[in-house]
Amino acid sequence: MNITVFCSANALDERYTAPARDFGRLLGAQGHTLVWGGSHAGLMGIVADEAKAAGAKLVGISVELLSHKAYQGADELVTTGDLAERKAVLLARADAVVVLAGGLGTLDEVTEVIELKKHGLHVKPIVLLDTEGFYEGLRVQLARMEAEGFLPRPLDELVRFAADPAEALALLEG
Ligand SMILES: C/C(=C\CNc1ncnc2c1ncn2[C@@H]1O[C@H](COP(=O)(O)O)[C@@H](O)[C@H]1O)CO
Repeated sequence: MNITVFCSANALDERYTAPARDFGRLLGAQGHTLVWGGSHAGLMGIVADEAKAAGAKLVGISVELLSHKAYQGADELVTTGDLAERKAVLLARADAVVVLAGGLGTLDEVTEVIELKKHGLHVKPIVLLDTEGFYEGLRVQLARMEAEGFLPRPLDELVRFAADPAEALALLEG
């Protein structure tokens, strides 16, 4: 399975790096391909390093303005013209999407793939890895949208939350 991963480009502490390492290792060990933003920065680099070491194929989707900082060692590196095109390619190349802890870039990416799924433009599984309850605030907000009629479809059909990397990968299988 081609798994697109959105996650932080920042250097974070062990609470976030440990699950990112575990996730990358499991992804590779289970024979999946990592599709990601094509950077060595922060959690992105950790997931890529671990996935590669565990045997995963790496497909990096970079963008012109960051291409000089692209990850060295990807099996395939695609350079898109702008961030909007990159988001489209990250989704197009995915069989499923997993979201690790991240900031505004990650939030932008995950809300876009959920919104596109809401409109029926794709049916790919989207799983948020809720490390340290990082996505509890988003979960509460989405649950409120569902409860108060802001969502046209059950939230469970749009996105799932996983407590650990193994559960995140298991949820992709169905
Ligand atoms: C090499 C350095 C920074 C490179 N920065 C990025 N490279 C690739 N992809 C990025 C970068 N920054 C954001 N992204 C995308 O957004 C997500 C991470 O953003 P966040 O705000 O940190 O959550 C990630 O999924 C990428 O697709 C250091 O100089």
